[in-house]
Amino acid sequence: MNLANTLAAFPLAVRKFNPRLLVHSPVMFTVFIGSLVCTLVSIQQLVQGSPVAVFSALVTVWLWLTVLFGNLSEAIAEGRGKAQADSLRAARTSVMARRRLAGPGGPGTFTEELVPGTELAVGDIVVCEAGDLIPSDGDVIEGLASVDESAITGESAPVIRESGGDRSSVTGGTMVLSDKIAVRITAASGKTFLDRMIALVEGSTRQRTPNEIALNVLLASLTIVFVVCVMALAPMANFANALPTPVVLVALLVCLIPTTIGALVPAIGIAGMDRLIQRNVLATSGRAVETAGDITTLLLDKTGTITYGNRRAVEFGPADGVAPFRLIAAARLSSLADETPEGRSIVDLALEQGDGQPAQAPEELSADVEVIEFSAVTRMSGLNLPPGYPANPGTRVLEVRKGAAAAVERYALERGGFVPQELEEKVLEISATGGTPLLVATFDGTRAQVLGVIHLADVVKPGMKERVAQLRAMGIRTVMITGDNKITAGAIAGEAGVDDFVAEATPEDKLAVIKREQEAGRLVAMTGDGTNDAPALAAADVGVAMNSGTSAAKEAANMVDLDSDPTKLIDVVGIGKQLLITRGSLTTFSVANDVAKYFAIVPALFAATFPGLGLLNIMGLHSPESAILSAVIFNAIIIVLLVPLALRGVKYRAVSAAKALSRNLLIYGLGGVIAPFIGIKLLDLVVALIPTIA
Ligand SMILES: Nc1ncnc2c1ncn2[C@@H]1O[C@H](COP(=O)(O)OP(=O)(O)OP(=O)(O)O)[C@@H](O)[C@H]1O
Ligand SMILES: [K+]
Ligand SMILES: [Mg+2]
Repeated sequence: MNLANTLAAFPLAVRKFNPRLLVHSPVMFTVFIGSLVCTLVSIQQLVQGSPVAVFSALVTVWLWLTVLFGNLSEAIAEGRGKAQADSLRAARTSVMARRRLAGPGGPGTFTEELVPGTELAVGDIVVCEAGDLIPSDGDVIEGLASVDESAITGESAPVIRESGGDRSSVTGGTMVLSDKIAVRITAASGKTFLDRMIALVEGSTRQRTPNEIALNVLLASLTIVFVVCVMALAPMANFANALPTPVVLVALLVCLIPTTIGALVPAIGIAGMDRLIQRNVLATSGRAVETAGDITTLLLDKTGTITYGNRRAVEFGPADGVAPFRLIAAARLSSLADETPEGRSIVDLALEQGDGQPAQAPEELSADVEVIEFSAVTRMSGLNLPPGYPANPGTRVLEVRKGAAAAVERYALERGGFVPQELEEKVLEISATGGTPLLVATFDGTRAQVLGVIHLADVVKPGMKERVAQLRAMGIRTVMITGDNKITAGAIAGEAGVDDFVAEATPEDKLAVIKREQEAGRLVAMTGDGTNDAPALAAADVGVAMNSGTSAAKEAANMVDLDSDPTKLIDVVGIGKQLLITRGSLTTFSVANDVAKYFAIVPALFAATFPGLGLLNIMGLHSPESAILSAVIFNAIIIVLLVPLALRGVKYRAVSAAKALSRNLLIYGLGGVIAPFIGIKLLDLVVALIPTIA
């Protein structure tokens, strides 16, 4: 919080003097009403030339300042996102898009038209080439490109976006650096990722969280209690012929109700979201941020989350007695129509290793070939070929499949085949290194033959082990959950240092694991990137999608990590805990502060009337009026003084939440009790210099 930000926030703070906005905070609304009452009373007193008119006017001014400071704290918090929002807006410049239309030559032919990006509808297909800004969010349906996403991630290294796999989503406003892709638009104009991001950093879509609402209910109840207390004082004061005016009663009330926390609650929430954005995490739900503070289990997807996810074929391992070229040809054939990165990498490797021989299958698959697409449930992909298909002269091949070892083994067994011993061993070998083995099989109508194995290699993201250990220290159990086989999963789990893993999981299994953890009363976070993770991401208490992932995953999650770092949850948890602790600490301070204020000024108020109370006036405050005015000023100023703390957050260390809370309650409770005595005494010394406050 610097002076420039504070000044910049003033106009917004003034605009917030709107009863319809203020009513969201019962405490500040009460101050607002009190200020109105005091204004009327002061005017009347001034007109009548009452001796207490100056006192009343001064109190009234400080009451209005109390409301202003409350507005200001919120405005400052909101203003911090403004610069970022402006730079994001710059990325949202409207671009012309090349929309693809069906061509005159029938299916498979296209023409293009140029349309403004804002006119694109969901489902439109656009073509982007090197140098083009991608006009809106979408999924790559054809091709592969390197994309500069720095406009949204701030990360200058280009990323690969390609059709078919879990790295298929592109974001409007990012730039294609090389190659050409076709993109199916998934977001309507005005509803893109960038639009949501701008709304988020500006705080304009902020919704109050259940915790915030609960706190407001508590504060409202306290306010009512104090209203009753002050009303009870009124007849007593009349009787004692002291405390003459409604201004004094309002001042007393405002000092007693929890204005400090009431004023700071929005700023604390906004600042928490802001801290997440600073760490490149976009949260669409404030509730998820708070929940993150109490997470005890983290589920991580393997491919694309723990690993980079660009699984590539690195080796073909034929079975004994199978000529390498037969395996290579079959692997290639099985992948010709496989649009996944794995499938394409197999075609690439086959071309590279195919002895320079021309491929045995024509590039264009004829219409009577049936494509069996990969699914996370079947774990296989391949083709069904018509009899006499030219792919394999001399051999009769009706079906070709590749897939997870267990899936292909089942497939082969059902068709009278088996997995030779040496292939079983190769599968284990590849798995033990953390690689993914795919078996390749053909079926000639009578018997299936397993020809060999393809080794898919993937790389674990760096620093996983250390970060997982950090999560463990925070009391969070990490579980990797993957569609891959047990041994590969075990190897990667070991390399990443996670506490546990679940292998051969279908999307339903991923969801079931979440449900089971939740039923055991645990709060679960899930990080994932794939469409197969989407149901689990949606069900988790905190769902963090990798920005590299699919639109479905990003849509389902309540947070997106722009850096695609699965261990970002450490930061998210820290921020969530800090948010809760900050709110708790400042609430404690505020309430302690209010009670202490009471003891600081009440003896001074009644000292003249009840001499016995004078003895309690250990503060030696100048006069009842100066005591009240000092208390009101202190009450307003403390808000401003605590704004930096509300924005920065109370220091959070990786100790258990309960320990941190009790420690903070002590510090902020004691601080809250002591501060008013010192502050009010100092202010009283100054206020006593005002001539009419005798
Ligand atoms: N294109 C493909 N063709 C055939 N089989 C595949 C293909 N891609 C993956 N497989 C096999 O199917 C298994 C399950 O894939 P799935 O996408 O469900 O999970 P995953 O990518 O291995 O792991 P994660 O769920 O951690 O991302 C893979 O482990 C692999 O053995
Ligand atoms: K107060
Ligand atoms: Mg994945």
